[in-house]
Amino acid sequence: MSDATMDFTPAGVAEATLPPLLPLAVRGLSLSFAGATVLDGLDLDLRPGGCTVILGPNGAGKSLLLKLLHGLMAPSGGTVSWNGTGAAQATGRQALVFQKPVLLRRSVAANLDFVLKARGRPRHLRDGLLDHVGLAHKARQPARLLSGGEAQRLALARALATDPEVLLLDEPTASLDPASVLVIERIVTEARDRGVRIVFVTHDLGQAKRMADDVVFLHRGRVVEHAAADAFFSGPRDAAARDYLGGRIVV
Ligand SMILES: Nc1ncnc2c1ncn2[C@@H]1O[C@H](COP(=O)(O)OP(=O)(O)OP(=O)(O)O)[C@@H](O)[C@H]1O
Repeated sequence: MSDATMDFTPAGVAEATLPPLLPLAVRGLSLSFAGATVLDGLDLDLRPGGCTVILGPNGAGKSLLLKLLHGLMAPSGGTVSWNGTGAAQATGRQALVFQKPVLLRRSVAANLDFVLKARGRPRHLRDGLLDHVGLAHKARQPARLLSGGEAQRLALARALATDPEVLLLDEPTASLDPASVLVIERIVTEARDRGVRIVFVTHDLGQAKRMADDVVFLHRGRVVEHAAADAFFSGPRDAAARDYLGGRIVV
């Protein structure tokens, strides 16, 4: 890894003077589609620093929660407050990485150039970022020819290129091989250690134990448990969380 890798210079003086985005306060968040309630008065508080892992059964509302936190969607009711800033106003200070990476039909390098230019960040950061995610040797290759794991690493590099204060990750390692999973986890851990606030959705309980400082358990569109990782994994209070950890179907 080159020295340039860690040169994640803040985008500009104006951003540096903004108040931090954490703590996060979510109150009474609701979302309905055609009368069907999928988020049901969800409350959540996140403190500055660390990695929060969000667990919950299929359909619990995890992906929708990330989109609402990111300001990609508007809720039917309730509020998201990033230290007093609404989700839509905070979008540019966070990055969301989807389970299926959305990449431009350009070269690997051009995918990063695009983001750096859009953010007014120096182009020379690109090589360090590619090196950081182990894709320096693929720089000139069309992004569409990357394997699943490589594409996910590029998506993470694009997210880091925005110099986010918050990194929202929606099952970023689903369907990756074990080595690629560990690469992604290392990159995310390094970002956390630099002070990037991580919110990580996964179904991989081994990964959740490796990554989590605290765990949020979602069930039927609500947070039913939020605890320090050690406390959660040694004995969740919520019955649905116990079933989930025990490998029993939770509906
Ligand atoms: N655009 C939509 N229109 C209608 N229903 C939707 C829409 N998007 C999501 N839903 C529903 O909202 C519920 C929550 O979806 P979400 O994707 O947040 O679940 P999840 O917890 O991320 O699940 P998984 O673990 O399977 O990824 C699901 O029942 C889903 O079918």
